[in-house]
Amino acid sequence: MTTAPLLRLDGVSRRFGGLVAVRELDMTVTAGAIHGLIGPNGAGKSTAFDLVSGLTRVSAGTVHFDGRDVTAAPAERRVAAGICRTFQTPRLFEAMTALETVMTGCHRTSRCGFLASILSVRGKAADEAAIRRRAHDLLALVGLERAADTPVSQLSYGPRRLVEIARALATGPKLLLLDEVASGLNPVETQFVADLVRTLAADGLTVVLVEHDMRFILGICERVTVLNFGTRIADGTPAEIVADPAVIAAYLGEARPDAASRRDLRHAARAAAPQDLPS
Ligand SMILES: Nc1ncnc2c1ncn2[C@@H]1O[C@H](COP(=O)(O)OP(=O)(O)OP(=O)(O)O)[C@@H](O)[C@H]1O
Repeated sequence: MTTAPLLRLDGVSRRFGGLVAVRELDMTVTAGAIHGLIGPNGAGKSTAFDLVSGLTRVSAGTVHFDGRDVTAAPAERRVAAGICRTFQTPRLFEAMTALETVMTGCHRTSRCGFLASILSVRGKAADEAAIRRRAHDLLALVGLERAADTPVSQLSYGPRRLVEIARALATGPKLLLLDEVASGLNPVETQFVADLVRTLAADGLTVVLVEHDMRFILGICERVTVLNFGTRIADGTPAEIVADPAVIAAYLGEARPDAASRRDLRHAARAAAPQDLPS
C-alpha cells in the first residue's frame, strides 16, 4: 500500500455570510485509504465535501489533489482529474433507468468527445456499446444487474444509493467521496456497502466517508478526521478517535444530543478502547 497523500487541504475555510462552516481545515488523505470525516450535525462535513469536489469555493486555503493545486478548478475539471462524490440525498434523474443513469457517468469520461462524435458515426456506436457494457459491469459490481432497465423512480432507497455509487464509479475516479452513504440503509445493505468500499479500496481507490453511523465508520476506516463547529478537533485511527477527550466531549456534550450517535460512540468506544471509556 502506498502512503502518498492523494488529497491535501491546507488551512481551508468556507464562510457563509457571518457563519464559518469550515474553519482553517488541514486534512490529508493517503492514497488507497478509507478515511472517515465525522462530527455532530452542522459540523461542516458536507461543506468540506463541497470544497473538495468543487461545488463551492474556498474562502481561504488550498486544495491539492494528486499533486496538483485544484483550489480554483471547477467541479467538472475535478471530476476529470479523478474526484467524484455521492450526495446525502441521492441526486438522480427519476425518469432514467438504472443503466442509463450509470451511463451518464461513463459519458463524462468517454473518449468520444464532441468532434469525434460528429466526425465518426461508427466510432460513436462502438463507444456507446463499450459504455453500455461498462455500465452493466458497474451495476453488477453494486449488485443491481437485474435492475438495469428499472426506472430510478421505482427503486427503493438502498438501490438508489447503489445506483449513485455506480454512477460515481463510472467517471473513473481516484477519489470517491461518499456522503452519508449508510444512512437509511438496512443492516444487510449497510454490510454490502461496507464490503463494497473495502473491495474498491483494495483495488486502489481512495475513499472518504462522511457518516453518522459510528459503528460503520469506525469499523471500516483506517483514519478518521473529526469536525465540530467547522473546526478539526481530532485526526487519528478509530481507536485514537474514540479515546480522544475532545471527541467524547463533542458527541456527549452536544447542545442537542443525538441519542443514536451517543449510543454508537459508547458502543464503539467499548469495542475499541475499553480502558478509556468515559464512565
Ligand atoms: N449554502 C449555505 N449557506 C448558508 N449556510 C450554510 C450553507 N451550507 C451549509 N451551511 C451551514 O454551514 C454549517 C455546516 O453545514 P454542513 O451541512 O456542512 O454540516 P454537516 O456536518 O454536513 O451537517 P449534517 O451532519 O447535519 O449534514 C451549518 O451551520 C449549515 O447550516
